[in-house]
Amino acid sequence: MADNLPQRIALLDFDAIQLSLDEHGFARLPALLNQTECQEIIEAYGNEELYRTTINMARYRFGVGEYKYYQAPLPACVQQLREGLYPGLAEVANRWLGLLGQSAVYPPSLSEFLARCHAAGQERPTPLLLKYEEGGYNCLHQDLYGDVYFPFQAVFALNEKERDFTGGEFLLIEQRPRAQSRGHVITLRQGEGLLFPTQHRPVPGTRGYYRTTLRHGVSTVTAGTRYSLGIIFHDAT
Ligand SMILES: O=C(O)CCC(=O)C(=O)O
Ligand SMILES: [Fe+2]
Repeated sequence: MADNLPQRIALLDFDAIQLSLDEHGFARLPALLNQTECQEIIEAYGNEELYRTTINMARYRFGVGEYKYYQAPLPACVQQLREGLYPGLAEVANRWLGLLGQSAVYPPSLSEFLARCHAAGQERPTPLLLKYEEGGYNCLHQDLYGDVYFPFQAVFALNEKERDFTGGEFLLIEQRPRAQSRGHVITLRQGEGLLFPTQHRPVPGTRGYYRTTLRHGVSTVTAGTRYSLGIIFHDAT
């Protein structure tokens, strides 16, 4: 493993990632975060000055668990993931728009994209740290926080299924127009990530591409505590 995170991101096989996104709608990432980095993120869960907002999921009927949105400036590794994953995803996002007959709208760098969010009044950072204890779960949802949104997001597993918790699989459900929905269950090992669509993806049909709608969530944690790191690219109002 390269010793710093930007290097590890630069070494990703983005051609394979693009192929997987095109074919399946999602792409697994190798362990970009090492065990020490995962541990440091988890240990900082109680370090309140790092976060702007804490959400008790049950209060909003989002599920059972808790998450915290990081405050600016983001911790270095969170900023590096957000900045480093954005450009390749923006290319796919623009290409996907083309498949649906729309023009490219996503600028090449995260800073340009965030400038657009900020101009639209979306100024609060959205990367988040999630914690689910036994009985915890996350209902199927989409992470949209205003008119400006980026069509991909990433999630990273910070601890290890079967060692630290059981259950708690990542769920991705694809709703096809006028057809039954399809579900994917994705289990990540500690430090591994997943790229997936925030809202839609193009799928080839008999008369060109059509859009399916995606929602994600987490199945019930049956024992232990599960931690994950969510990287959402658009900021929130
Ligand atoms: O905990 C998870 O794996 C899912 C978190 C989530 O909903 C997100 O990152 O947007
Ligand atoms: Fe989410």
